[in-house]
Amino acid sequence: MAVYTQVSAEALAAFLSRYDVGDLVSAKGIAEGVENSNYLVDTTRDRFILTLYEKRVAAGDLPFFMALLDHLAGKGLPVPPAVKDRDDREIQQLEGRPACLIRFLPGVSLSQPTPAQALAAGCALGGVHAAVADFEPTRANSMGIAQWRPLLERCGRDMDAIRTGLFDRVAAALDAVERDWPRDLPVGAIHADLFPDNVLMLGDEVTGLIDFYFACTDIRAYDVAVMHTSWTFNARGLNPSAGVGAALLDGYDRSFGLSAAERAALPVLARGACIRFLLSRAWDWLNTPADALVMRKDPLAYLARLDWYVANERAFA
Ligand SMILES: Nc1ncnc2c1ncn2[C@@H]1O[C@H](COP(=O)(O)OP(=O)(O)OP(=O)(O)O)[C@@H](O)[C@H]1O
Ligand SMILES: N[C@@H](CCO)C(=O)O
Repeated sequence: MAVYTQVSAEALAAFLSRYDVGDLVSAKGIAEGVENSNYLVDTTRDRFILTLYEKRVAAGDLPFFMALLDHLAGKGLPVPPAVKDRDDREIQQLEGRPACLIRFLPGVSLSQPTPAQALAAGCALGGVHAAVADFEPTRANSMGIAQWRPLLERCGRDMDAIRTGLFDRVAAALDAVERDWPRDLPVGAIHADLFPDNVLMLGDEVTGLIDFYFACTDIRAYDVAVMHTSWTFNARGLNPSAGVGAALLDGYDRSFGLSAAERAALPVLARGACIRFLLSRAWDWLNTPADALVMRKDPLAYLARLDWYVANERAFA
C-alpha cells in the first residue's frame, strides 16, 4: 500500500476547510502506486484524490506538473486537474509534505489490456502529444538517460543480491543504449510513465490519464516506448502480446503520427525504458524501509523485458 505519510483526521479536516468542497465524510489510503501517498477522500459534495508528494517528486517541480494537468484538462482530455482553494492555490502543505487535492476520475486500471484497449490508450497518448504543442513550460527528465548511469552506480554491486551478475548485465546494456541513443528526434512534454495503472478505462474507453509526476520535456517517441514496455508483457515481463503492442503503435500513429525515424528508434528507446524502470525498481528494492506500507515492484520483470527487446531488434519493423 502506498501510504508513506499518515494524515490525521484533524489535519485533514483543517486542510479541507481551505476549500469549498463540503465537509469530510471519509478518507481511505489507496493500495496502488509506489511513489506517493494517496487517499480517496469523500466529502458531503464530491469525491477526490488527496496526494502527498514523497521522495521522487521535488516540490519545485509541482508548478510544472499542475500547469500541465490544467493545460490538458483545459483541452478536454480526461486528465484530473488539482482543485484550487479559496485563495486560488493548488499546492499546499500537509503533515510536512507538499500535497494537492485532485479531481477524482471514474474508471479502473487494467492488468491484462486487450488490443482494443491498447488502441484506445495509444490514441490517448497521441492526444496528449497533440495537446502540448502550445504548452510552453519545460522540465528536464529527472529519470532520463543522463541519470541512468549515476543511478546504476548508486545501486552498485548490491544489485547482484537481486540476481547474480545483474550489475554487469545492466552496465553492458546501458553502454549500448548510450552509444545508440537518438539525438535528433522531436521532443515535447511527455508523460514518461504511462503504464496501464496510470490509465483509467471503462470498457474500451479511456476515462482518465493520471500520475503525471514524471512528466518532462524529452523525446516524444520515448513515451511510446515506455508504453510498449509496460503494456505488452505480463507482470513478470514475459509473454508479450504482439496484438497489444501493434495496437498501441497503431492508436498513437492514427491520433498523432509516428514518423519512420521515430519507429526506427523504438528498439533502443524501449531498451532505455527497460533500464530506467529496472534501475528505479532495483533502487527501491534495496532501499525501501521495512516499515513502509508499500508493495515493492519487481526489478527482474524489467530485466526480462530488456532481454526480450535485445533478442527482438525487429519487433517494431
Ligand atoms: N484522479 C484520480 N481519479 C481516480 N483515481 C485516482 C486518481 N489519481 C489516482 N487514483 C488512484 O490512485 C492510485 C495511485 O495513484 P498514482 O498512480 O498516482 O500513485 P503513484 O504512487 O504515483 O503510483 P505509480 O507507482 O504508478 O507511480 C491509482 O492507481 C488510482 O487507483
Ligand atoms: N511505473 C513505475 C513506477 C514509477 O517509477 C514502475 O512500475 O516501476
